[in-house]
Amino acid sequence: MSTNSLHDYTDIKSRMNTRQLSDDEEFTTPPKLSNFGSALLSHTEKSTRPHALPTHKNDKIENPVFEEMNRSSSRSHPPSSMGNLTSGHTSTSSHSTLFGRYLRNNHQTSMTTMNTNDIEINVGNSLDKSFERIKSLRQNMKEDITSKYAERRSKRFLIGNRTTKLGPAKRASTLTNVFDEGVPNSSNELMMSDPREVIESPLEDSYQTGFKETKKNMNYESIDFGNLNPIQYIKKHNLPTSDLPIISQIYFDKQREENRQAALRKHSSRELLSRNRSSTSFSGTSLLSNKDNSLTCNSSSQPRRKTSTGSFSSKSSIEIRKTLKENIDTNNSGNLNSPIHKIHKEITRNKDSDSEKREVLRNISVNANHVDNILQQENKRLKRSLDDAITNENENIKNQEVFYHRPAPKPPVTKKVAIVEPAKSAFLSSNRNIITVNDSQYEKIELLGRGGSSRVYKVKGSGNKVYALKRVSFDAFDDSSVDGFKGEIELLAKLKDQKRVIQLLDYEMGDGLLYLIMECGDHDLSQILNQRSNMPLDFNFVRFYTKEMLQCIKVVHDAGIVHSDLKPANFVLVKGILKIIDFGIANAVPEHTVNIYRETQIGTPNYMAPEALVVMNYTQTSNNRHEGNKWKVGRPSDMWSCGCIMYQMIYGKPPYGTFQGQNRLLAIMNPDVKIPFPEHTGNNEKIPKSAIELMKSCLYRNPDKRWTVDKVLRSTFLQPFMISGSIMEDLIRNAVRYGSEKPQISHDDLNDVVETVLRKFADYKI
Ligand SMILES: Nc1ncnc2c1ncn2[C@@H]1O[C@H](COP(=O)(O)OP(=O)(O)OP(=O)(O)O)[C@@H](O)[C@H]1O
Repeated sequence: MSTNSLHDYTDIKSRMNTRQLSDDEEFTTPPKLSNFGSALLSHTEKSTRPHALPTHKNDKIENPVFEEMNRSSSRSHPPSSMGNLTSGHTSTSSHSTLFGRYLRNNHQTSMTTMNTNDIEINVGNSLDKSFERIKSLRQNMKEDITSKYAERRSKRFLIGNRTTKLGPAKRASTLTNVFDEGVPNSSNELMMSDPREVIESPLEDSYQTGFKETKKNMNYESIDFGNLNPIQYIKKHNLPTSDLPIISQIYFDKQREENRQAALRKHSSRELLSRNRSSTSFSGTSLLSNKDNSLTCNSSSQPRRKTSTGSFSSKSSIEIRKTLKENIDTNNSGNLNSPIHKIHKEITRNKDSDSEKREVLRNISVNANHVDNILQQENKRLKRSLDDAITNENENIKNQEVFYHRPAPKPPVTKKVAIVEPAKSAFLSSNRNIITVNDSQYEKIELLGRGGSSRVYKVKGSGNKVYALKRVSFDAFDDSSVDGFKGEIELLAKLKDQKRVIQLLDYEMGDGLLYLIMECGDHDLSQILNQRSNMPLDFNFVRFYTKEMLQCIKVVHDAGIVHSDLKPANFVLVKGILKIIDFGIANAVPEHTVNIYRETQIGTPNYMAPEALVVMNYTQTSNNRHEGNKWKVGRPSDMWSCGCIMYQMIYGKPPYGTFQGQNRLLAIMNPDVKIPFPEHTGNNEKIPKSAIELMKSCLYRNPDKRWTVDKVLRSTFLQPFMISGSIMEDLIRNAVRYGSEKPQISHDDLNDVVETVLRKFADYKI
């Protein structure tokens, strides 16, 4: 053999050695030339087993490469280099035993120790004979390799963690099907008297032919695993490992059944549990002091979560709570920075601050019942956090059971704390749509509207109750803004029991942000007017909403408050009742920051009284120029706004709506610009005189002449009377008689007569 050939051979061999180590799955077919080196090694391993000795000594060499080797070896005579050929390819004698054993048979201890004389004796004498032997060895190796890898695969299948998932590589689907079928729709499906009846061969035939058969004969109920998992069970009862798939199947079937039972039990007791929960005001201390309670709370508070599986999870909950309690009891010995400890600290802090919060909230006269609600919600939220953490822990343990087929080990305290982390992050991740106000969480549903610096969301709070959440951003360093908002909150608190004012339920003011939680309206009046803009004028509609509006304003005025920012968008319908929202902000803000420019962002100051604009002008320019201005913003300003809204309802636009931009402001302030009151609408609909009279009474430029809210409420337009034919008859008769007796009547007498008649009509209440 030439040196080159030998090098090639060495290369091939070393490559094959590498290949054999890295990709053994492919050696299911007889080794080709490229597999020759690995075949040598495989045979070496095989040779440790007694039946693996080569037997085919007389096979002919058919491989052309071997023939080439044969030829080249007979042409050149470097047999001594055969020693070099193998001398370095392995570090242990066992790895060199193919040639080593062959040489050992000739009293050679190993390749590393053989000398050239030995080679000459064994190789030089008859190369043909050697190659025949090699051929027979090759055949042997082929068989051995096939069986060896089949065996390895089986071992992997039995020992590896894919056992119940996949099975041996090429039999996955078969086994999966078998297992799928094994899902106990009815536990009677599986009957086996003795798990050992499983066919013991671990190879595929066992699974394909024996598995289903055996399962049919199982006594499913007879196996009691206790706390053992399938592997432990097999070890304990000295069962063959080939039983593992069957035992595992039974094990998981049993677990599924247990879970089903547990779920049923949970379901049947949920109602009772929820009753217990609702009757017990939750507090962190009670949770910790009563393990049983805490467990039931846990199960009932997670209705939509996956049910925890089997006893491991329940034990785990107890363990965690126990550990938590121990941690807290010992206080210094536990991990004070652990998430569970933090939750407990929060609970404790919450409890400590309860009285403080109550005090603060009472100071602004917010409903005391609501304060309790807020505190209860806060406690519930904390409890939910703890339950989430525990459920997460349970699921982690459950996953370990599934993948490693062993009972979840009782985790050490530190491990539990680490596992709780994902629950916390999940809690945070779900916060994207959640706004927290005073530790109560509100989930955004939709945007209801927006103002210059605010957004109002429809939100869902605890118990799925719907609220309006107003988020106002302001300059945190602008004290006047902060004071203004505080003023508004105070006004809302003052009007908290008024049915015509939107209810403020909670608020929180932070750095540049104010959150107001209010009762939620369905639509605002602006939306309603827009909706009806193309519909025929209906005076009953105008009458109804004007009255509703005035009733809201009356409540505010009776409380000594001027809204000063009335517009259709600031009235909302809450379950059919019109209520004022957002009132008082403009009034609460100091005069020099009256929100006229904020208004322009959303429209124009259509509804602002002349005096309000003049006052604003006064404060924004030189004081001297307008020193003599006597106009003040007061209740009449709100009546002006009310008149403007009514005007819009009837004519489709507010009084100065035909002016654009700055001209509108100027027109409102200019006394020479009169408001038109046509007797017909643009659609030629006749407008009742009483309606025109009422609009005029609200839109006097002089605020002192404007009607008060009470007078407007008594107006003919809003309090119309119907006259029957007989009353009309009586009326005419009396008038004729009166005229015959008194042909001349003074203006005052006429007014008296009118008053008397109207009173009588009112008394009739027709
Ligand atoms: N409690 C509520 N229920 C239903 N909708 C509301 C509620 N509060 C406000 N809205 C809606 O949000 C819109 C804006 O409300 P907001 O109180 O901010 O009015 P704004 O006066 O325009 O704001 P700003 O005073 O900042 O200009 C309202 O027009 C209304 O449609």
